[in-house]
Amino acid sequence: MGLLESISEPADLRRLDPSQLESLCAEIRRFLVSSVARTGGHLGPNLGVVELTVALHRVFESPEDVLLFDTGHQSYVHKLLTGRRAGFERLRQKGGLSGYPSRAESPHDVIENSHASTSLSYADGLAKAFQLQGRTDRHVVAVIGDGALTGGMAWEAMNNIATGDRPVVIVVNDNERSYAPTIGGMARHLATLRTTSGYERFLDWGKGVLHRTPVVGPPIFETLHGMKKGIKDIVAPQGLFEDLGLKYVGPVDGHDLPALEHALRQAKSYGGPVIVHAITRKGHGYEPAERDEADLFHAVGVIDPETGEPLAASGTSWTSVFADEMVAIGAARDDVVGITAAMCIPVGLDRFGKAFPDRVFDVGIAEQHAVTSAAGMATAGLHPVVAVYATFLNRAFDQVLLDVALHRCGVTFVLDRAGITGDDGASHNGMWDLAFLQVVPTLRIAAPRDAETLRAELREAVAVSDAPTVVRFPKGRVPAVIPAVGRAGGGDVLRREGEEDVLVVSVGAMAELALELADRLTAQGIGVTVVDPRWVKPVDPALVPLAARHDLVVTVEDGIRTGGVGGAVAQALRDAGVRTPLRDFGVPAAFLDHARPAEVKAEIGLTAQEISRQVVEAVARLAAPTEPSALS
Ligand SMILES: Cc1ncc(C[n+]2csc(CCOP(=O)(O)OP(=O)(O)O)c2C)c(N)n1
Ligand SMILES: CC(=O)[C@@H](O)[C@H](O)COP(=O)(O)O
Ligand SMILES: [Mg+2]
Repeated sequence: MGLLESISEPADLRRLDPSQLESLCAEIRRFLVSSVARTGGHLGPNLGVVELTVALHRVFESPEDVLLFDTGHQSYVHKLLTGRRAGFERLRQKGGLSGYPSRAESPHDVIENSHASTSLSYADGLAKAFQLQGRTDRHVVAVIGDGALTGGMAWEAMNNIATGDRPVVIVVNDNERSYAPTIGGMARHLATLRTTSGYERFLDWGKGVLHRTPVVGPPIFETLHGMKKGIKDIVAPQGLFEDLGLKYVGPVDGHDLPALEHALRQAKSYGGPVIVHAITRKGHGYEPAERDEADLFHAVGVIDPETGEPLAASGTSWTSVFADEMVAIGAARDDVVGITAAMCIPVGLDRFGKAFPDRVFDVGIAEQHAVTSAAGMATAGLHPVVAVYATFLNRAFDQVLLDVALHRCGVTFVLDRAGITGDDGASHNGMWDLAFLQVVPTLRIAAPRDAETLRAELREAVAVSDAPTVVRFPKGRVPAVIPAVGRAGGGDVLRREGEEDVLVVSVGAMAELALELADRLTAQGIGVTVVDPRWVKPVDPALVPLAARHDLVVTVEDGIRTGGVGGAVAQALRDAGVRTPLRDFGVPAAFLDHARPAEVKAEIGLTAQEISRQVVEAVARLAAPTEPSALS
């Protein structure tokens, strides 16, 4: 039996002899490669934290001490060491292990939200609570990546943590990467600290030599130690962290277990806020990841474990169509610039960046800054395209509302991964944007249904200079063309068959479902018109008379029903005094467990089969003779 199988809880790890740890780490690495190659997942980030996570669980006693993982994509080793090895067979699958910490899975897990830069705020809150409860013996440890450290929340939290005397240990997992190399002053500062590792070695050397020097040695060391600041300034620039009031320990080799344990024990014994700066390598120990220029296997699909080559064909993605169209737009419009929040390749701005290197800006994991800096650019006459995953725009709502829309800035937001993304769990579904953006005055939303409408609607969006525009599309393969058979209601008619019984308003990528729904309804003798409005906000007034001519309106969208497009259409009908009943189908305002997108949609009834069942029922009810009302 391997060592890993002997560990069902962290106490088992702490009982291991230090001489066994190196082989344990090698076993964990082999397990990660073979297992994640079969399921897909965040292979690179987890290969980079094997020694760090082992050391954390040997020095701190989870769950009494609280271990927090920022973003959580690098928590696979933590899961292996807390008794969940068997669950990896179904990682990120329906009913299987989540790809992020999950309170339902283990008392060792706290942060389920996969949005970056939150861990230090959790840490500050937990530490304050423990202090009030008289439990300052409970350490709070937050593992935060160099990328997540570029997020504003992390600095808001550090500002608070630094003023306290609470035992918060911040472990900076510095692998110099988000997906790509981490940008900005923070990255530069970490690099400075990395290169001043001589400072620590100089101190350790001094301690060793002077302590061995009889009589005068120790007092000299104490004097030197007292002059530490002076030495540091000679050997290392004064740390930003220490300027804030945080003790700084490091930099320490994040793959050297004894050094890590030593540094973490130092931090644990300090009893106040302290930073441990660990230098790691994403993808460490797996050659295909180590040589992957793009993102060191940040997130992989099913791959050949020997070569690292992807085994699943993906086809043309929505992202790829956006990427190409941005290059074409950039060639025609030199005022168009691209902004990414540390995800240049994943959001498809890399081709634009290659073509126009000085017109793409990676701001780090800083969506709020991305949005308001775009307002600044637009104010100066540029047309910024802010490309983010839909779910990550959540945290920049105020910036969209009051920094962009209030000033009628011509900014285009391209929201990739809109709708149900599934595998990455509740915090990654791009299901909120259609609702929370409904309330933003002047802002317009386009939801393309295929590659052709994506290209057209992107061009239309960047042509708007006096209001914010949004173009949103899902993850994965894009249909080349879903043809229109005419125009009506201000949109494209995708199907017109039989009488005007049911009008289906199809939002964006729901077109394929809407057409299958039409097939099912016409098979039941129900006449259907399917219309794709293309621009779903504001509701086109021409939709109202079209709706008025039908017996029932059905809206389908891959966003939450609460406050979604369906609600906006219903309001437009009400405001016009049109009494045609409307049934809106979408995503419930709920936190949806991880599963394949199709499994999640089946679970919530967002399928043509389920919707047609309910629509047929509704049509039958409308056709049934009404009972003479007691009032008549
Ligand atoms: C708010 C937010 N924006 C973007 C992302 C997408 N994302 C996931 S992991 C990652 C990079 C994180 O880099 P780092 O914190 O250094 O962790 P590492 O992967 O290097 O371990 C990004 C940008 C996210 N999870 N949250
Ligand atoms: C952790 C994170 O936010 C991303 O890495 C997430 O896994 C998105 O993955 P896709 O790019 O495959 O949608
Ligand atoms: Mg990193």
